[in-house]
Amino acid sequence: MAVYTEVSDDELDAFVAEYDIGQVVSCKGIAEGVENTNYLLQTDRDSYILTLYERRVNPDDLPFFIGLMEHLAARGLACPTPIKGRDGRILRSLCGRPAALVSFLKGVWHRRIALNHCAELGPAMAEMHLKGADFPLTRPNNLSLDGWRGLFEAIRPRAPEIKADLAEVVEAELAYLEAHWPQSLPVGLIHADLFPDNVFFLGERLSGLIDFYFACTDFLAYDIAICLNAWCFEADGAFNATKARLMLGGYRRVRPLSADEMDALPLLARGAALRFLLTRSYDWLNTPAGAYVKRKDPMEYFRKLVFHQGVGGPGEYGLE
Ligand SMILES: Nc1ncnc2c1ncn2[C@@H]1O[C@H](COP(=O)(O)OP(=O)(O)O)[C@@H](O)[C@H]1O
Ligand SMILES: N[C@@H](CCOP(=O)(O)O)C(=O)O
Repeated sequence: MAVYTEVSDDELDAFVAEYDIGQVVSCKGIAEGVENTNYLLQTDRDSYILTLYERRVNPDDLPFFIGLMEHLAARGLACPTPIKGRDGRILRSLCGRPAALVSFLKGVWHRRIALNHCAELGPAMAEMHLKGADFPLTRPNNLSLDGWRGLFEAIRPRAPEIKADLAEVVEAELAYLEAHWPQSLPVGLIHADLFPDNVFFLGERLSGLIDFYFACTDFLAYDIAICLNAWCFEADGAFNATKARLMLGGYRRVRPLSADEMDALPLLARGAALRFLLTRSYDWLNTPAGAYVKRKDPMEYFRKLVFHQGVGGPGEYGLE
């Protein structure tokens, strides 16, 4: 459970008094998530998610994230809508942290990914890319190429605690990606963390996307690469080309991909694997003592990285 900050009853009452959302019935820490503190807040009128933004969120980025959710929700994307207080403000402070309320989205996320989940994900991701195209704010991806070396330096001294040769493998990979990273693919608004736990389903149908707190401006195809990693590998580490084809096929029906974007996928997938290997390694080594959070396994992404290093082109994923 990711609850880094405990909110007392008095603090909660004072916070909720700023909104016209009814009386608090319950407020429970949520048994998922890694980055921020989330509570499910139930009032006598509705359910809401109360988020306190923690260490990895730069408060200067919050207007981007909040504005983006408002923008996408206003265009009909199924995603949380930020709730305004009586004073019209969305962002305020709680327990010394920036905090906001957003609407509660119905649905569940799936740990066991079935083919239809990938088929549903593709068009939803493309729809998000299209609906984000006229979002007026931009935010550089600080967890892309320019940010990886700094993260690596932060974990390097203790990298052997994760794997004896981790630092050597990452050093070589970084050098390769720095020399080969694409320069001119289509750029736009990307989610950048569209993992299964951020995609809800009601029955067979995708019901919404959450957790826009890594969203940024980057190659649209990089979002696809992140999803190839997060959705198309089996628990035993095998790549599932059928899942990848369904996801890509659904995406391309809504937003066609250029030949350059297709060709870049293996490289982008290497970068995406390195990104999550680095952040998971950092979190593995630096999770605060006593935090109620389940750390994610960096080695899962080490194995995905090694897999992509052996792929020459998108055809080798079974993609045309
Ligand atoms: N708008 C929402 N509607 C319903 N549940 C939500 C919503 N936002 C977050 N959650 C719940 O909180 C969990 C953690 O949220 P998430 O945004 O992924 O946290 P973090 O940013 O800390 O990783 C989700 O898995 C989900 O159970
Ligand atoms: N998806 C990331 C961790 C971020 O967690 P989330 O709960 O914000 O999706 C990973 O798997 O490493």
